[in-house]
Amino acid sequence: MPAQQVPNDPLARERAHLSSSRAALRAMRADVEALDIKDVTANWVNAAVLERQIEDRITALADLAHTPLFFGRLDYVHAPGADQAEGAEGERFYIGRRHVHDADGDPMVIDWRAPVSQPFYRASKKEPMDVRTRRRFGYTGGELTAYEDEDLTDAAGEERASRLLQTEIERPRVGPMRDIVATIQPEQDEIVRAGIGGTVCVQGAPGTGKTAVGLHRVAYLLYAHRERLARTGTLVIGPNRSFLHYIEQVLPALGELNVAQATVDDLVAHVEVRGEDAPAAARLKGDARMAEVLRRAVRSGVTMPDEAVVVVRGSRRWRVPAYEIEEMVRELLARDIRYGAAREALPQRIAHAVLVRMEEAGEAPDDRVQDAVARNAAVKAAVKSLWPAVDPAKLVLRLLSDAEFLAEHAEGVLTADEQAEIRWAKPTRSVRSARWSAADAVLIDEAADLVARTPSLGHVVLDEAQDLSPMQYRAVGRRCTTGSATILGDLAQGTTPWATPTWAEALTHLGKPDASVEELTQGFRVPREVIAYASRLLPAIAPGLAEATSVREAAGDFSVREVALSARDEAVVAACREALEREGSIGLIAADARVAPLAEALRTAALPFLAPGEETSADSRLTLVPATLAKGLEYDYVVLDEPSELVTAEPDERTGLRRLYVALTRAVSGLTVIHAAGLPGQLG
Ligand SMILES: Nc1ncnc2c1ncn2[C@@H]1O[C@H](COP(=O)(O)OP(=O)(O)OP(=O)(O)O)[C@@H](O)[C@H]1O
Repeated sequence: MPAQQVPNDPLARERAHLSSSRAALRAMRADVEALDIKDVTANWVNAAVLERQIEDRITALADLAHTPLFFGRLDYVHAPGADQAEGAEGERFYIGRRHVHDADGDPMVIDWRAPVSQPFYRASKKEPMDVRTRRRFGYTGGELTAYEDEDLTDAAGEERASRLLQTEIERPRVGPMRDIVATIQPEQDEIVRAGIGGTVCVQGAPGTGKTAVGLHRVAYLLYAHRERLARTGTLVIGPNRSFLHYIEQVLPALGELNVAQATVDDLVAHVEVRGEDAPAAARLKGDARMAEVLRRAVRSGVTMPDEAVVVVRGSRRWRVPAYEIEEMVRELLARDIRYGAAREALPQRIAHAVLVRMEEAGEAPDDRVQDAVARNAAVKAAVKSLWPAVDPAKLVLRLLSDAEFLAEHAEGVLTADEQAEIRWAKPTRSVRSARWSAADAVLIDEAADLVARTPSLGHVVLDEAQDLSPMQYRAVGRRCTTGSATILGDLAQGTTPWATPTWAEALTHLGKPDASVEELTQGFRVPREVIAYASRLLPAIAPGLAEATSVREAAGDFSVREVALSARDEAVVAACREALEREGSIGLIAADARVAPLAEALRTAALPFLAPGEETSADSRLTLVPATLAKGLEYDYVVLDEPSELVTAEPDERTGLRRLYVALTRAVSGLTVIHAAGLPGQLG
């Protein structure tokens, strides 16, 4: 822009920078679109790969009308090195969701993950990090409408809460989860930018931003270690499909399109799960002792030879005596290698012994001869009987249906009662016809890993981690043995009977005992009065955990209404109607068994509603949420139906109260509790 056209008004100047940055982004996108790959790729495979990369890049460069290109500006005292600033020079940097440069390649917007952006999140008057002024921008419907400056040079000055930050936190919620790049808090930023080498475990009360932090951490690691993670892969694990659906747009909005998402069940989907375990059986099957039972069972088919192996080649016979083969088998058993790898090594060992004999007899066999001997029918037959192939699903099937087989391998590990508990009532013949449970699938995964090593990813984020069984932790842990992990959770929200009592225990099962455990304490979701009410449950569900604070200024609406049983559904519908008069999303949370009658009541009242995971929009704002799916989600207003039913629906009281705690902490602006039965005593 020519100098004489530069507006004087600072806001107008910032708008001008915004529009030229957008123009630059469009030009970057046009450049990528115009790329002709015909000349640079030798074959169609390369072309396909490249084309996909280009398409991803085009998508990543989209100018999204409602996600502003930059949200902050840093004015440094001294110019930081260009290596810190994506090649930019100077003292002023605009911070945004992605890097934007002009036609000369000079940066106009710096990626929030670049080192030079870090003070935007961390600098304070006490520690200004060489920043003179931090500017935050406010947007309304994609228009830049406000800015707010903080002078960091005045160390004695008071730190003042940012209005724009507060507005962002208090905004009503609709639709899926959004990114928080503009407002990441210092305690969150430390976790987001923690090094890739170590595993971080985050304990945090409801609404402290654990999920948000985990997703931003993935985005950060992809920026800082792009090549390495492109090779090794990243994965986000969440509790269920509707939750994954709720969070799935956060990373693409940050330009990251290649992060896989899965539930733990997805990871171990070796068989179709159609059965369900009683709580006691599920708990035992998830117990880490099962790993030892499986380890023994997998190797139980290995036997010692009672005869020599004789290999006939041409006119000669080569004989490897039984005692020598036994030595090989014993040595392989003693080594810390996978069952399948040892099974592949054994024929080579036998062949080697044959080769030694050939050499002694004056022959000069080479590697090809060794391979041929290893494939010889006599060797194959010996290996088949000494070290039989193991099918993981068949092995688990046998353990669960053959009492004697289980007793043999569970001896000293599981009591007779425990063995009886996990055994199937009706023995099943085939893997396909078995009614596998979710816990069985995890056992198969463990067995599969004993046979052949599970490939490891570069980084794994595990959300709602408190709910996993020890065997599930092991399943996740073996997917990041050579990488690192971010473990997110809240011990107070553990709603499985096997939920972990401590993070140290969970981390040990994950194989990451040295991970650092951090705590997030500032709550961004739940209004003060509501979190105080929910926290009455803490002594019963997680003694020792601190109550979360709420950074929301608005006190929030909170009411508890007692009604006659006959008027309960009507009262719930009325509360939903009231909530619908306001802005934002509404969640009606109820015990799973109450979902059908409430759905009927809503239909009768002609109130349209969605299921969790279906996207709320301005026209469709009410979701009917079974309590077992509420975890991790949030709604502007929550209507909670009959708390005591949430509690009694669970196998034990503590789990029930934890389920209730989860349901009580989903609200952003207001909560209405409707009950006809008495409230659980712990609520006072
Ligand atoms: N720094 C922040 N700025 C603005 N909003 C934030 C910030 N941190 C978190 N939030 C918002 O607070 C809400 C709760 O965050 P999130 O779901 O990540 O919390 P959580 O700790 O995972 O909660 P839960 O334990 O209930 O699953 C989300 O709407 C999130 O966007």
